[in-house]
Amino acid sequence: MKVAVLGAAGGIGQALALLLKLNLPAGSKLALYDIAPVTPGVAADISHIPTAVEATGFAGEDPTPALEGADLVLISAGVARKPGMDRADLFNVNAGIIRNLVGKVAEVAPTACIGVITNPVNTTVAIAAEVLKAAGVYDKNKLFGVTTLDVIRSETFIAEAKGLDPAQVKINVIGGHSGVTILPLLSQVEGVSFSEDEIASLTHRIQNAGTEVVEAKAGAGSATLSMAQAACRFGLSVVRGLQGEQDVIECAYVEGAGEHTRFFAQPVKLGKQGVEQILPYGSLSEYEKGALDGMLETLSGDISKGEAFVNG
Ligand SMILES: NC(=O)c1ccc[n+]([C@@H]2O[C@H](COP(=O)([O-])OP(=O)(O)OC[C@H]3O[C@@H](n4cnc5c(N)ncnc54)[C@H](O)[C@@H]3O)[C@@H](O)[C@H]2O)c1
Ligand SMILES: O=C(O)C[C@H](O)C(=O)O
Repeated sequence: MKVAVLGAAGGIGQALALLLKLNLPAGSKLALYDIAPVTPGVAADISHIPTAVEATGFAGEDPTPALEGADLVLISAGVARKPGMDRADLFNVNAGIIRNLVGKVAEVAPTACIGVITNPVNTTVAIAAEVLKAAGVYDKNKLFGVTTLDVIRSETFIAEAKGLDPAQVKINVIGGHSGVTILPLLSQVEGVSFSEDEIASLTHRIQNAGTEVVEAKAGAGSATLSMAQAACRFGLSVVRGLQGEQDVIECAYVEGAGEHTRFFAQPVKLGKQGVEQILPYGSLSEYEKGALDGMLETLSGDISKGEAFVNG
């Protein structure tokens, strides 16, 4: 299995590279790419860790050597938020970065699964899809917006609120990855119940957790370490599915049947070809139904913006 990380010299990229070096199955290859000249050094650095994962690093304008033969490409290349910004404010810079990098993936590794981390995810995934489509290689089962950070945050905050072991908390987070489009399905968490106030405050915290980190980092960026853990969990799940493991399930922002919007974060079963099955996310409480209705205009606007960026 070969995993490529694009944006590998960044805050997420370096931590993700470390986690993948430690956790990918023995015999895997890990290729790191970033425009930053330090990238071969990042690969040299982690290659001294004694695991059976071979790390290589590439810098400069061309990601081709990192992409050759890749089964999974995780993309965190791009700029991050500073206090006062929304994720949508990153569009001007990151849209072009995603268009160019995914264009290269289409050319060099057209059958790879792609996990887009770069914000605004609601929009960058639509850009990626349209670039792949224009290149004639779009497979909706192989393109993912990585929303796992919303899931791990929900697990953590629920466990904190209820005095539980976070490893035992399971939750689906549906919709998208920004503000009101992030909808944790608290009504479905097994073994706990929440008051209306708890639901409102936990939902608000999960939806604004990215901003919590951006403000705490005071201008030095957004979540990197928790995101790296989230991307590692997601990436390892994709790899387990590709290797034929059964019943590997994660929430991710994918193109499904389009019941709500073209792309929608929901639980998916991962398999040898990427998404094997889109799973039902279960019944919603009245609060969640209202939140779902309330997010759709924002989410479809975010998606249209990405489609229009590529198609004009
Ligand atoms: N999906 C999520 O849940 C989630 C969570 C956290 C951050 N993010 C997003 O991830 C992105 C990266 O965040 P970060 O904190 O790692 O930022 P960072 O600035 O630390 O790293 C970004 C890296 O991208 C590289 N880069 C820029 N343009 C590139 C290009 N064309 N090709 C290759 N590499 C390029 C930079 O050199 C840098 O090393 C941001 O857009 C951020 O908003 C998403
Ligand atoms: O909030 C951000 O800008 C980064 C990321 O999307 C997050 O949720 O932490």
